[in-house]
Amino acid sequence: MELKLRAEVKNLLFSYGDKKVLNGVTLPVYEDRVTALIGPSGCGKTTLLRCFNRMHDLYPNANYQGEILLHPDQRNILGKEIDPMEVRMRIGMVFQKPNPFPKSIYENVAYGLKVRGVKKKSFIEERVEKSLQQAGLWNEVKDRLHTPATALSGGQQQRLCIARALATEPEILLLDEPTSALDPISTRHIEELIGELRKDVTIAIVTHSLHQAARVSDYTAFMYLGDLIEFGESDQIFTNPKDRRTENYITGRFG
Ligand SMILES: Nc1ncnc2c1ncn2[C@@H]1O[C@H](COP(=O)(O)OP(=O)(O)OP(=O)(O)O)[C@@H](O)[C@H]1O
Repeated sequence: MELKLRAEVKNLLFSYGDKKVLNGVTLPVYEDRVTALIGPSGCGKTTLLRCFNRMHDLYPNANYQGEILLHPDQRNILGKEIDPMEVRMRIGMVFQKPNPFPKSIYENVAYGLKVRGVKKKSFIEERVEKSLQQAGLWNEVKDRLHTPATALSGGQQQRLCIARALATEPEILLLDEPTSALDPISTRHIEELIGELRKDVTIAIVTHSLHQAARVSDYTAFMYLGDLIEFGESDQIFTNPKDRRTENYITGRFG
């Protein structure tokens, strides 16, 4: 199958005040593939992920230069003229800790559509069901859609957050350490889900677990001190890294 670019990070420089965090990162993100961002704590993985949905606009001391081009139209989503809210509709994000709204399961998933002004009830209902099915949660919640989301287990809440992110049919789904607060069974569930979702949506995931990166991703980017050291197919990165620093990291010599 032909490999298509979904997004392209070009020469991205980022700092919080005087603190440089990304030193000119360039990275391709391929359509319908999973890209894992790995590297020691503080190397800038989360910062890079957050740039994709303009989360950094929420920090007053954030400075950045460079581009993230969204294909096929090649619009630079970091452009000052681009509305961050529009970007957040096109690029969904799921965080480390499940963070459902204090609303019903249904309202959580319908939220993004309602914010977009969608009014047709049958459309919203269909989309809620589809998103919950994609997130592997439908069978568990279909009889209690109007009960509080906060009554779900942690793993269910995280799948609900994935369903919420999918409801607006994002072009890219960003997952920031999505299983770090979950038990091994919920973690396995989410990993299986990522395998299913990659048929429909492009995914970028930050993870501290090298096993997880190797299991779920097609491509891996290794970052170190704000630089992208090596990018390649995950098989190659984990079995035959080209850079000594990548090798040291994946063999546990630092990090
Ligand atoms: N809002 C902020 N203000 C100032 N510095 C920040 C802010 N957020 C992150 N940093 C710093 O930027 C650097 C990169 O942080 P980032 O969270 O992107 O790294 P990371 O690779 O995701 O780390 P971890 O694996 O520990 O989550 C760190 O040194 C961090 O302390």
